[in-house]
Amino acid sequence: MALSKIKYVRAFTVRGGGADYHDQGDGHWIDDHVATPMARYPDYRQSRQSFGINVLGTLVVELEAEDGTVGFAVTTGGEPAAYIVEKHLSRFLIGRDPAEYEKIWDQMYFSTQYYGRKGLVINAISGVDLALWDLLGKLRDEPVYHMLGGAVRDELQFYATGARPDVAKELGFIGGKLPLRHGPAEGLEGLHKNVALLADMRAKVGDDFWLMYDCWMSLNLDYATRLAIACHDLGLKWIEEALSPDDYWGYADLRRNVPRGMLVTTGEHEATRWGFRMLLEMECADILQPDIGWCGGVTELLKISALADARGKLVVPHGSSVYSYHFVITRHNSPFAEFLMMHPEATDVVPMFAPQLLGEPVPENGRIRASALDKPGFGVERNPDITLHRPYPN
Ligand SMILES: C[C@H](O)[C@H](O)CC(=O)C(=O)O
Ligand SMILES: [Mg+2]
Repeated sequence: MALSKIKYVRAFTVRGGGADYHDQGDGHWIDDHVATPMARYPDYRQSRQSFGINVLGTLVVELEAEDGTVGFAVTTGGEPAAYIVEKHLSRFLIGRDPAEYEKIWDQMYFSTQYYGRKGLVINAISGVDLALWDLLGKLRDEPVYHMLGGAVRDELQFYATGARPDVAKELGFIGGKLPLRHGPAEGLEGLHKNVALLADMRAKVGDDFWLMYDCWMSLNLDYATRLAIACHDLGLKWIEEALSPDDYWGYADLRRNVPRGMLVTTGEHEATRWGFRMLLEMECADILQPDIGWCGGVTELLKISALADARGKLVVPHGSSVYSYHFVITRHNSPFAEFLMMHPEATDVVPMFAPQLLGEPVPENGRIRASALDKPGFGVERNPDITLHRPYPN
């Protein structure tokens, strides 16, 4: 049965938190001397905003059907992604049935392949794909997780990413992922400080609580190996995104180098089934972490997840808020999810994409019930108090 066709495509930008979660005010833990590949330049070491981590802002994609139903999604991408959506991708959407998401994805990907494949263009495609699924759910009056096959468990369990795993433990999370603060440019002293911070957290949370380090692409193989070995006795569960996402060979070596039992994770800056196939075939990681707003959307994530499942690998999406919740609840090889603590001190639970969405569920005692997702589409609305900017009307 044909659904109401897409009549309007609109792409907006908005600043201040939300899907561009690095776009926070001064003093936020997420911008307080976090190790990055730019930290080799002292001028860009203290703050990620100093090198422009938040220049893009949030992209909001809105698709309105002939019957007035609106589906929408948010991701990172700002003005350049808005241009791509309005001026290029909209031709594959207007007049089309949203149930044709496979063909639409294919057309968006192959029509942009000559300047796309990864990064910003795939963010834009992901935003459109998520808005399509939201619209489809709203037209069918079904939550996205139903359309993905239904829940395989009753609730989602979360680990928390932020500066305070000790508080995360009190809040009921199953683990805490710390941002690594010092990279190779800060030498042995920085390495010792990284180990000391983990030791301090381990003393606070006890032996059984998961502790992980997110290295945000900032290390080299030698440093990552030494960090992993130094943190092994402190029970570091995984070392995340230690190397450049392009260094598949380095990840394969790192996996061989880390102490037995420690996991290597990566993938938040990887995209599409082809990028993840590379990570899988080169044995780069134990857990894949696609961001649903950056990897190609739900349509592509289904393929990535199936590839990973066939190889016995877990897929635990990076951040992604409701887009992750609706996916993770449907997959056996996604047994838990990430919750990014967007409170400035990481001492309280606030919605991951605050303040841009209304109705965004948050973990209580580290969990979200599947029933909290029982609303059409992704179950959230745009916050009408947030003013949007539409730079390139099609
Ligand atoms: C904390 C990390 O540096 C980054 O901001 C978020 C991230 O990579 C993650 O949540 O994973
Ligand atoms: Mg990460």
